[in-house]
Order: sequence, then C-alpha cells, then structure tokens
Amino acid sequence: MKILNVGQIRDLDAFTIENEPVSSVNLMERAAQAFCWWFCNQFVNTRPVTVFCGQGNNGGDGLAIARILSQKCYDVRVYIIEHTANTSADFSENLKRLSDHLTPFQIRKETDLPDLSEKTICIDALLGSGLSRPAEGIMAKVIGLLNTSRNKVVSVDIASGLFIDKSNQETDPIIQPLFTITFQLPKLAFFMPQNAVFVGEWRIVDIGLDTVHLLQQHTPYYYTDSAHAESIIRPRNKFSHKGTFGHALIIAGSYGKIGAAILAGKACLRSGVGLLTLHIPECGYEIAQISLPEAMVSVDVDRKFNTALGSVSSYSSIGIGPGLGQEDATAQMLAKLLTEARLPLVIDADALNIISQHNDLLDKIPAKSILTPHPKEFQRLAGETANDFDRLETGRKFAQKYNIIICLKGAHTAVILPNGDVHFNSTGNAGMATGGTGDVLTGIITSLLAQGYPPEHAAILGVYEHGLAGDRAASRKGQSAMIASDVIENLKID
Ligand SMILES: NC(=O)C1=CN([C@@H]2O[C@H](COP(=O)(O)OP(=O)(O)OC[C@H]3O[C@@H](n4cnc5c(N)ncnc54)[C@H](OP(=O)(O)O)[C@@H]3O)[C@@H](O)[C@H]2O)[C@H](O)CC1
Ligand SMILES: [K+]
Repeated sequence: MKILNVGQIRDLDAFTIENEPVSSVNLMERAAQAFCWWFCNQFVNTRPVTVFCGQGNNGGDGLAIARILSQKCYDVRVYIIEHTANTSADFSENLKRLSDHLTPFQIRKETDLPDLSEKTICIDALLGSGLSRPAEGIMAKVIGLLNTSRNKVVSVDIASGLFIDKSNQETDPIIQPLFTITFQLPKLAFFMPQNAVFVGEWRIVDIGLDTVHLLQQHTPYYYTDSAHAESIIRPRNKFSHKGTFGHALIIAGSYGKIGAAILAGKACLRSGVGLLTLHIPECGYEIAQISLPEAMVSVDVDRKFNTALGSVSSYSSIGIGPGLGQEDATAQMLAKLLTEARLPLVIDADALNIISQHNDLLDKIPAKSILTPHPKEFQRLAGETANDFDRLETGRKFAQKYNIIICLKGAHTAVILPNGDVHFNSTGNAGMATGGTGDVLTGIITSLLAQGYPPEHAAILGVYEHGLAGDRAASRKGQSAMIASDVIENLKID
C-alpha cells in the first residue's frame, strides 16, 4: 500500500473527480458515508455526538457526517469555528444540506467554547490535509478544549494541527484523538513515534480513489499489508530437500547470554531454514546441544566469547550479533568476517554496537546486508537526529551511502532499502517489548536469506512475520505475559 504526500493526495482526488467522474461534493459524501459506516459500528446512537468543523473540506466532511449521523438518530450538535472569511465550496454546499436537519452553532471567540458532557463523543473535523501552518488563535483554543476534556475524540482524516508529511514543533496545538479515521491511504505522520499521541488508533476507510492513477504515483513510502507480505512468500515444492532451504550460520551468545543465541537459532529453524549451525563460545556447548538438537554447533576456542571463525564460505546466510558481547577479540572477529564475507550479513545488537565504536568497519559491510537496530543502536551508528522525520531521512541516506538495508525497529518497524524506499510494517504489538524478540527477528531474517529470498524481501517479510507471530502470541498469552519464545512458537511462514 502506498503512502502519498499532501500534493499527491490532492492530485489523486482531482484525477478521480475528473475521470471517474464524480463531483467533489459527492466524493466528500462518499468520505462522510465511509466515516459514518465505521463510526456507527463503533458507537451506539445513544451517545450524544458533537462535531467541530473548520471551514475547508475537512470541515465539509464534518458537516456531512453530522447530517448522516442525525439521519441515523444520533443526537448531534455542530460547532463551526469561524476563523476565516474563506470557506470551501463543498463546505458551503454541505452547510446548505445540513440546514434541513440541524442549526450549527458558531465559535468565534473563547467565550463561545461549549461545555461538554462527559458522555459526548467529539468528532474533530477542524483541519485535515490542508494544514499549512501550526494551528493558532481560536482554532488552537478549540484543540485545547478537546485535549483537556475527558471526551472520546475521533479525528476525520488526520488529527487537526498535525502535518501529514513533515514534523510539527513540540509546542504546536494538535488534537489527541482516541481514533483517527483516514481516507484511502495511511499518512506518513502515522508512522512517527513522536506522533503516537496525535494519532491514536488509526483505521483506513476506502473512498474509491482511482486505483490506476494511484499505481502511477511515485513514492518512496509503503505500508506492508498482508497482501504484499503474502505476495513475497515462496511456496515449498514437494521435491524439496534440506539443501533447498539453505544452511544458515548464526554467530551469537557470550557467557550469561547464550539464550540470545538459542532464541535466534530456534527462530531461524522455525522460519524454514534447511540446516543451521550456531557458532557460540565453549560455555554454551551443552546448553545449545540440549536446547536446540536440530542445530549443529561450532564451538569457539574461547570459553566465554566468540573470538574466531573458521571458513564461512559454505554457508548460504550468516547472522551475527545477539548476545555477542563487545570484547576486543570479538570485535576483531567481526572485522575479519566483514572483510571476508561474500554475501549479505544480518547484523544486530552487539555487532552493531561494535561497528558504532569502529566507524571504519561501515565501509566493509557487504552489499545488501541487513542491519536491525533499535532507535538507540541506530543513534550510535548514525548520530543524533532532531525528530523522527529527520531520523528516517538520515536512515535513508545511510542505507543509500553504504548500500545496506536498515530495519529501524519500533511500533511500525521501517525497512529502509538502499534505493531509499521505506516499507513500514503493519504487524506487532507492545507485548513484543520484551527481552529476546530482537534475537528472534535476527533468526527469522537469517533464515529467509538462507532460503534464497532476496535481501529486500527477507527484511520486509521477516519483519512482517515477526510481528504477526507476536500478534498471535499476544492473542494467546496476552501482551504482558508473552515472552520471546512465544513469538517463536507462533511463527508460521507459509
Ligand atoms: N482524498 C481524500 O483524502 C479526500 C479528503 N477530503 C477531505 O478534505 C480535507 C482537505 O481539505 P482542504 O480544504 O484541502 O484543507 P483543510 O480542510 O484541511 O483546511 C482548510 C483550510 O484551512 C486553512 N488552514 C491551513 N492551516 C491552517 C491553520 N493552521 N489554521 C487555520 N486555517 C488553516 C487552509 O487555507 P488557507 O488559505 O488559510 O491556507 C486550508 O485550505 C481532507 O483532510 C479530508 O478531510 C475530501 O472531503 C474528500 C476526499
Ligand atoms: K481533522
């Protein structure tokens, strides 16, 4: 699913209106109907509803929504924030249509602000994708009223005051909705952790924008939905054998952190690899053979840390980092591997931290290697950034400069490709914020690479399946009780 910028959304609107054809006011009606379909499934009509409208098309949506809900026997009040003499044509047309059903109240100054009963559900139709500057004046006062009230707020298209495709300032007045119901496509702002409180739970409603024209729009931003993930999965052939699905090597673990190697190894096996070898320090030998009999074990010469590898040329994929530790000897082993490896690596955790401490290693990372940093590890690698948009841009430049793939982990993990494209993940939940889930992701991606998935697909699909397994685990165990092993047990990539 594509993620477009403000100009492209407008262009898609205009193309749909021109070529379907459909009048703009009827497209607005479609949007309002789609919003109400969701709203009526979420809230019964015994709850009073107050709609706050700006004077543009977002406000026009609000007027149409108010009319439709009123016809469905909701007790609806409408407030129009009169902040400008300019009103959009479709706003004015919907004001006319509303007049047969409801008389709106005007808000021009702070003393016009209404008292809201706690039961009232508020609909935020103040400002949408046309936001061109931070909210101010009476608009900011209404935003403040809704944010300080205890009422449930549902934003139309996007929270008023939030920019769709660039960073707000921390002081900008922005609605903090319980839900955002957005039209046709997700918005880039939804994927920035800094905006979490200004998005709430978001849902997409289809308003029938022209799909052919959408296909022709170029964007670097994508949302990995189930359709896309399933299109990447390679079916298994009945004549396949162990060799078909590759031989992965995972270099992980250190004294006290052998579990990280076991989690990565088990995830690798559960993701379909043919053969797995774990390279671990001597202290982990019995643990590994007992807890992961399906894996072969290559024992390091050192008792506590990984310090030396034999030839790696026979492996079809190599993952390194979980629980590795940052000993000098381990750092030297990593430097040698980066120099000798002739295939993309999966680099995680302590391996990333070692590279952060030895910046000269960045140029040695094999092409199309997949790095899986969480935000702190990324900051150590690429430096401080001003905000999430800046961090994303830094990630895109970093991926292009070093010809690598970066899985920037978070609520919507961003898979950043060397060509600058970014694929935001759609699966996963807060229950995955528990030790070892990063090790599991490393195992999954290493497994998919060993099976012959191109690095881009291994990263996008690996992140998706990792989150999906986490969602299954959460539904079975609950988000608080689930642990990384539960994610592994819920893997099912086929
Ligand atoms: N395809 C779709 O997604 C559809 C979306 N629809 C809805 O249309 C809005 C976008 O409507 P638009 O009229 O472009 O813009 P807004 O309603 O968001 O804003 C209206 C005007 O407000 C002014 N503005 C901008 N920033 C501020 C501010 N900080 N304070 C006050 N006013 C502001 C600006 O005009 P200026 O001349 O003042 O710059 C805006 O034009 C979209 O979000 C959807 O809700 C369609 O209904 C259907 C298709
Ligand atoms: K809005």
